[in-house]
Amino acid sequence: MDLRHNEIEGNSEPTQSLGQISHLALDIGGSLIKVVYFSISRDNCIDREQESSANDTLGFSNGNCKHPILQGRLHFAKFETSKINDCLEFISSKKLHLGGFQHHENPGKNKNFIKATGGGAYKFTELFKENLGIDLDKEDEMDCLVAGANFLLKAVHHEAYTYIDGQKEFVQIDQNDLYPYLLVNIGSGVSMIKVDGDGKFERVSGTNVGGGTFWGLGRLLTKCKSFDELLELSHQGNNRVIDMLVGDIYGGMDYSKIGLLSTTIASSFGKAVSDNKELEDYKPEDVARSLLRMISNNIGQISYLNALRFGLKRIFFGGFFIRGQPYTMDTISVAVHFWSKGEAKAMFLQHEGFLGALGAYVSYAKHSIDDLVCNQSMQLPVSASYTADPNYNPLNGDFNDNESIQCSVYAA
Ligand SMILES: Nc1ncnc2c1ncn2[C@@H]1O[C@H](COP(=O)(O)OP(=O)(O)OP(=O)(O)O)[C@@H](O)[C@H]1O
Ligand SMILES: CC(C)(CO)[C@@H](O)C(=O)NCCC(=O)O
Repeated sequence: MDLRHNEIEGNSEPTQSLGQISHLALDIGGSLIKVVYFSISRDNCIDREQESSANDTLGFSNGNCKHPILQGRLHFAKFETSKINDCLEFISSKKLHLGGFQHHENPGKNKNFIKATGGGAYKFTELFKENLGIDLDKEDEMDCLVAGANFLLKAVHHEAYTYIDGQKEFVQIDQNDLYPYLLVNIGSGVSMIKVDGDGKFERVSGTNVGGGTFWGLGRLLTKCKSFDELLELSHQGNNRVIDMLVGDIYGGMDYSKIGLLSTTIASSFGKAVSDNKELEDYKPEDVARSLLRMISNNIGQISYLNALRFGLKRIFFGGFFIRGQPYTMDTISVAVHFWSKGEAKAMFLQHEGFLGALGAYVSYAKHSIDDLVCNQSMQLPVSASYTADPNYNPLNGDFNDNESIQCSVYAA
């Protein structure tokens, strides 16, 4: 089972066992299913007056107490969409499907609705109903991506970062100066969205050359059995073996007149034309490296062109293609920097792959208090910062590649 499981938590001990589960949200994409759920800490009844002086936290208010905020943790998990049964089993074993809401109109029916987004929310409606007895309450995928990105950018202090020359640097986001920005979500395919505010956005472009292309072509060309294996291979490879560089064409020289260094790729996979070699003659790691570079570069360039179209200076990249991979982020950053002549900035998100699922999760807030099981309504944090478990350094941490990195969200 390909399960990654991570947590953002409220003011609770990292090792605490799961309390009551509430609010399961799903993003069922072409390649991966993303799951977000909130578990309420057992000791959660915090007085709002006391709490408000002690800050806003990630959690829910509970109508039964004076003005409490429920403390708890947000959990993240992902599954391959082709192994959707693993996901159903996971949800069922943890009883996560009981944490939805009931519609006002049919109180007698006692039907549970779970917020879900992505194409799979439509494709697998019946499967969820048959297996778990739940209805998927569908939220638009683009709405959710934007809501998830805005939520993270506003709520989590150490969320956005730049990746330049091998250095990961967190960026302080000024909430009053967040918009407009370009959101580039690199999933199986790529969506480019100009974001102007909460719920104010336009999908301005997209490309079918995305994460699915990397994994699909990579699998065929290298015979890799898993995405992680393909990434691992690409770390070890050298793209210059297959890519045709400017220097290969210009006898080792730069083409300075038009600003091209000899080391710039002139043509991805271009050497394979004249090398007179078969696929087997190339090392799979070199093929993987060229492929990763080709796709990252292309996405970086199209992103820049769209940022240019609308005069946007900041581009946030999300989606599970990124996977916190240094080489991927470096290629995208260099492409954006190169094409924009330093005018535009590429930024990445710590919870890159969970934008849609988080957007579906925050959409529970659209329901009135009475609609929600446990009589809860959403309290979105105004500002927050990560504090991690003692072993976690957010500057080094790769959220998506560790089984259980735990982070606490406290108000700044
Ligand atoms: N364990 C994994 N298995 C498969 N793909 C992975 C894995 N980890 C990262 N990826 C990459 O992430 C991509 C999917 O990203 P993401 O989950 O954001 O998109 P999606 O929601 O499945 O796609 P779409 O939004 O286009 O429907 C894959 O195409 C692949 O490049
Ligand atoms: C079709 C979606 C939105 C599904 O998530 C995504 O895969 C995508 O944005 N693909 C790119 C399609 C295009 O604009 O060419």
